[in-house]
Amino acid sequence: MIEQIMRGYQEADTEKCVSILRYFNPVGAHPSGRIGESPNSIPNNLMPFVQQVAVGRRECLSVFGNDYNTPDGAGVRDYIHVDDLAEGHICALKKILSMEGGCITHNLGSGHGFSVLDMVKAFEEASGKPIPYKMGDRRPGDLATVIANAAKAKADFGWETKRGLEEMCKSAWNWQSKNPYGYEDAPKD
Ligand SMILES: O=c1ccn([C@@H]2O[C@H](COP(=O)(O)OP(=O)(O)O[C@H]3O[C@H](CO)[C@@H](O)[C@H](O)[C@H]3O)[C@@H](O)[C@H]2O)c(=O)[nH]1
Repeated sequence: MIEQIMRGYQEADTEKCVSILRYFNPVGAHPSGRIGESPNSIPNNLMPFVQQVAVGRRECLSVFGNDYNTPDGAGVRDYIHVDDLAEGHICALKKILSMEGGCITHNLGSGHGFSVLDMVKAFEEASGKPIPYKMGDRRPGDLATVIANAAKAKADFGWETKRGLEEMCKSAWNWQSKNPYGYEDAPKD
């Protein structure tokens, strides 16, 4: 829907330059450990929830479905380090600054998929903390597998992801362990 709005905006004024970037699953944090994800209330997304289990704020992860048609039955996604995502934006901005009108669309992902259980294991290794989990029902609306084809970003910008799963998990743990409550104060009890 937003893509249609962006294209319509550009078509209405053809001198405008528009870049549409399709994020896959951004995770990780800035290497300083000072900038990271700080969701309000209970995280909806997998990795913030896993991080809060590791840091002791939540007891147990629910794995939303283990009967998908995937190698281990859990959902598979294309996780991308936020710094790779940021670099993708810089490439896109440079490109549209050189254009004289038009709309470009690119997928920003790694092209590789990892399951929920792959992510749990990688985060346990990065943090040295156990992540207790239990199998739960599928979440309505979820797909089994979502993986980017990022060939266009590589062809047009020379962009591809540089940071792997270990760096995603280590940087996220660096942030979460230094800031257990994110940008919020610890609850007073
Ligand atoms: O507590 C949790 C949270 C998630 N998952 C699973 O982990 C994977 C990743 O989930 P999540 O981090 O929520 O990402 P997506 O399911 O890929 O959802 C993203 O992509 C959707 C469709 O593009 C958007 O609607 C969402 O806002 C966006 O977060 C999926 O298999 C989920 O079923 C769990 O097992 N337990």
